[in-house]
Amino acid sequence: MTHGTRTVIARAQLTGLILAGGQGARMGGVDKGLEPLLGRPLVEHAIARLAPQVGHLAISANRHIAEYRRYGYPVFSDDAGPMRTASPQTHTDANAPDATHAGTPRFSGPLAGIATGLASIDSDWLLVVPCDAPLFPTDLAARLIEAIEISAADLAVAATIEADGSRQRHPVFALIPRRLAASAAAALDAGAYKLDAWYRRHNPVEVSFPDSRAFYNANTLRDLRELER
Ligand SMILES: Nc1nc2c(ncn2[C@@H]2O[C@H](COP(=O)(O)OP(=O)(O)OP(=O)(O)O)[C@@H](O)[C@H]2O)c(=O)[nH]1
Repeated sequence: MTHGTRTVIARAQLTGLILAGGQGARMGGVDKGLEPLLGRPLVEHAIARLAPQVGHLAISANRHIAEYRRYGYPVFSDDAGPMRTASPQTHTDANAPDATHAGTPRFSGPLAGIATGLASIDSDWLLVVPCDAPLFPTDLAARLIEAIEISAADLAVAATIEADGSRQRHPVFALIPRRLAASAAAALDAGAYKLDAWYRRHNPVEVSFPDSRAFYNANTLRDLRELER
């Protein structure tokens, strides 16, 4: 909703999307969202942290769709073409969706999950988080919403300031309006899969969070064990 020139975002107009559609190559090709952390799949940790912050939830996954559906939220698979870039494990994955039409190659990266999310939701805003960073801030939605409301930005992306003073962007934590669905789809059609480059075209605002540990993400099985400590 827009009041004069000011955008106001109600929580009911926010769908949280957990990105769990990657290859997990650095974890040996596993479906990362289903990997256990302290005895519970990573996706459950993300659901627990995201659900209180949003009006609706959905999961972006490209394998083991039935397992993700068990959580009771919509599961969106990327609008995928032939599995040109998939790893051998995923070629033989019996749960992989049928991918016979030409289009975006499977496992094209997070923008593919975001594009499908934007095209699939009924609410006006999409709050994206990855499945592999279970400590993300409990005020993620509130702070990204605030940044959009007080700026003229189209979308908001999380960032942290590191100990050495450098700025680190966390592009898979973002608040994006549904009206950019066609733009995301067009970028993928053009083979422009880079999230940062797509954001730059849409007047992003970076929102600084104080604790970079909150954005720690597990890329390897060793990272996961590290998180457990
Ligand atoms: N829907 C969707 N999500 C993706 C895709 N690629 C990555 N992601 C998600 O984006 C987030 C960041 O992904 P990365 O850690 O860069 O990639 P990954 O596939 O999970 O892991 P690696 O293969 O080891 O790079 C994770 O939550 C992934 O699940 C994709 O092609 N489609």
